[in-house]
Amino acid sequence: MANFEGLNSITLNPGDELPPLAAGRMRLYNMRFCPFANRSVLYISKKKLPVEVINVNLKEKPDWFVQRNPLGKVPMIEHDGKVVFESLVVNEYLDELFPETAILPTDPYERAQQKILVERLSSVQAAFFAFMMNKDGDYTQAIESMEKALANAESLLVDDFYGGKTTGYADFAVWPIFERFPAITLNPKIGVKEFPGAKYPKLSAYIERMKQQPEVKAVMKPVELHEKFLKSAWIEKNPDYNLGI
Ligand SMILES: N[C@@H](CCC(=O)N[C@@H](CS)C(=O)NCC(=O)O)C(=O)O
Repeated sequence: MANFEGLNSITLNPGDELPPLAAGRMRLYNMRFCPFANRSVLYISKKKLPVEVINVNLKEKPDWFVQRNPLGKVPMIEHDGKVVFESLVVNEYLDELFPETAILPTDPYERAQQKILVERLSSVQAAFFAFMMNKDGDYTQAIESMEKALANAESLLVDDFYGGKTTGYADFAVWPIFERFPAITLNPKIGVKEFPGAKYPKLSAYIERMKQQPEVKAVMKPVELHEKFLKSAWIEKNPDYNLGI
């Protein structure tokens, strides 16, 4: 099977048995097109952690998944009988478990700044979902919200990355949305050729820079796959979580 995570991943379908997890091993429960799970995939990629990845069919959640996770959402990690979910909590937990590859700064103030940035960048994510959930085909308002969110994101980028000189906690929280941008602009109904475009030169340069980072390259998916998934999930409302891959 193609391995788009840059990590060893297997896809389990309803009815498939969950392979046992050996003591000392860590597992990520993932869905390949989930932007939240992607935050943890990026973190694992950057930290080069030996984590096995199980792609879960969220349309027909297996019992073993629901039994482990009261929210029934990905990402979730499991090790030694413990489970942790919520992408940002997972990422912080991974830093605490593996401090030698910590991505969050150790200085409390710097640490807080990264978390504040995630909060302040959340309008990009909200604007993205406004496109996906648009039902009436008029994208005027969605475009306006996106322009506002992009202007805000541009103003918050004061260095090469939101993490500073190198990629950090805030970059891995927001990047999954930026990675999916080309998929929304491919929709001819939207009438937007590109985001963020020339109006936001810092952000455009940032996106190109991010694409060159080894940890991003290793787990990035082709835009056509994102487009295919977004169509199947949001337009056809019957997501094919496997997409034949
Ligand atoms: N706040 C959560 C959101 C996770 C989330 O919404 N994941 C979606 C997939 S993108 C999910 O598992 N949905 C299944 C469901 O809601 O039943 C996080 O950051 O981890």
